[in-house]
Parts: sequence; C-alpha cells; structure tokens
Amino acid sequence: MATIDFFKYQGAGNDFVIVRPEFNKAVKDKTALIERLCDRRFGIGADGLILWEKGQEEGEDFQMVYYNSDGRESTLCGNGGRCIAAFAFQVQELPQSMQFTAIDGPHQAEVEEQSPGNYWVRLQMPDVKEVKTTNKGMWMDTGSPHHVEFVKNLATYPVEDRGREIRNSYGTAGSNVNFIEFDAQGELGIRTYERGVEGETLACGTGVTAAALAAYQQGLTAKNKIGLQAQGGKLQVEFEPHEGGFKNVWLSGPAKFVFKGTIDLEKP
Ligand SMILES: N[C@H](CCC[C@H](N)C(=O)O)C(=O)O
Repeated sequence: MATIDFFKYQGAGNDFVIVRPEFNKAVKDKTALIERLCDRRFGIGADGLILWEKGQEEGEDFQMVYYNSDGRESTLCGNGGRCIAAFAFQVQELPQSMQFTAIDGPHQAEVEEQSPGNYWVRLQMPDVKEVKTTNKGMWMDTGSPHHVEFVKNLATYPVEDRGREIRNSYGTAGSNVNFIEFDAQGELGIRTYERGVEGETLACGTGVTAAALAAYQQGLTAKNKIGLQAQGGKLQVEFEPHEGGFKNVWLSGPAKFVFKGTIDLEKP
C-alpha cells in the first residue's frame, strides 16, 4: 500500500494540501493523482496542492511548486504562498522571516504566530508593470493573470456563469476573474472565479491584490493600504504606485493549519 503524509492549510478559506516533503517524489507532476487528492469527495479536498522543496541557492530557504485542483502546475498562488510560509515556520521550524522561490521568482514572507497553528502572514508580491483597461474591465498580472470588474449586488452576482465566460475569453491561457463592489461602509468586497479550479473560491490572494490595485488605478481610493472582504475572510494589500504600475506590493492575511493525515494512493 503506497501512502503519503500531508498537511491541510487554509488562507481566508482558500485551501491547500501541502505534501510532507519526504513524499514529494510520489506526487510531483502526477496530474491525475494531484487532481484526485484535491477532489472534495474522492480525495482530501482542496483548491490546490503545494510542494515544499529544499532551497538550492544561497539565501533561498525553500522552493514552492503550485498545482491548481485540476492537477496542473500553475502560476503564483498568493494564499498558497502565505500558507506554505506558515507550514515552513510551523513544521520545518524556519524563522519568522524567510525567503522562498515560486514560479515567478523570489518572495519574502513574514510569519506572525497568533496561536499554535494560527498565523498572520505577509507575503511580498511581484511588481505589477501595467494595468490594462479594456471595455470589459481591467487586466493585470499579479503573479497570476487577473481580470477585474466592478459589479452591483456582488452578493447575488452570477459568479460561476459570468466568471467562466470571461475566463475563457482570454485565449488559451485564460485568466482568473474578480468581481468587486464597495459596500455601504466603503469596504471593498470581492468574489473570484479561479482558473484551474474552474469555479469560485472563497478567496484568491493574487486576485485580491489585483482588485486593490485596480481600485487605486481607477481613483476609487487614495489609500495604498486596502482591506478587502472575500467570502472566506479578510485580506490586506499594501503597495506603492510606480511608473504606471506598482512596486513594494504586499499581501497579508490569516493562514491556518487545519489537519494532517495519511492517504493511500491506491484508493479507487
Ligand atoms: N488559480 C490561479 C493560481 C492560484 C491563485 C490563487 N489561489 C491565489 O491565492 O493567488 C491561476 O491558475 O492563475
């Protein structure tokens, strides 16, 4: 019986399987297996799966490999980056401040332990070179591709149908899709249709980042530190406008250990 040990973390309801590193070889690039592990009925259940791999370079504490729940490796996962940093602190006993490499390059992360298993993690996001404005809305790359548009009545908006339509309108690579609305208290609400999950997730870190930058770009807020309310919790984005884009972009929010376990890979 071939089994693997894993850890389950979630960041504002965006949830991930993190494989115990000794078992990485049994999972790496195994699309069908990763899809099965992320399946919410036949597997563990998650929006994505993350491998923690030892750092190779000087000053690189580890590398992060990210797969969406469709089993395919993808671009940067902001909430996944915050959760793998919490894992590195809690399980690999790294110091609070760490540096890791994801598919888009190096990331600084700062982990604050609120109680065992409950963390507030700040993650440095890549600079954003450009925000494209089209008649459909705004588009930018915050480590993953994101379409952002303002809507009315976000709570009842048809996120699945409209999200799928827009996701597929961005050529073969597609895009994640974010619907945002300021509420009566002036707080920015967000709902996201995620590429590679092919459905709405309760939060999306690179999406929340894109939404904050889009709101600033549209002149709808003068603040460069914005809290956003996602379905699964609150996240915060800080940034500095720079040459038509943004630099010094940080995503922060909760990252929680949920459970750990062992799963038999041969299960039907
Ligand atoms: N689904 C995204 C990657 C994960 C993004 C999201 N979970 C986040 O927290 O940034 C994509 O394929 O572009």
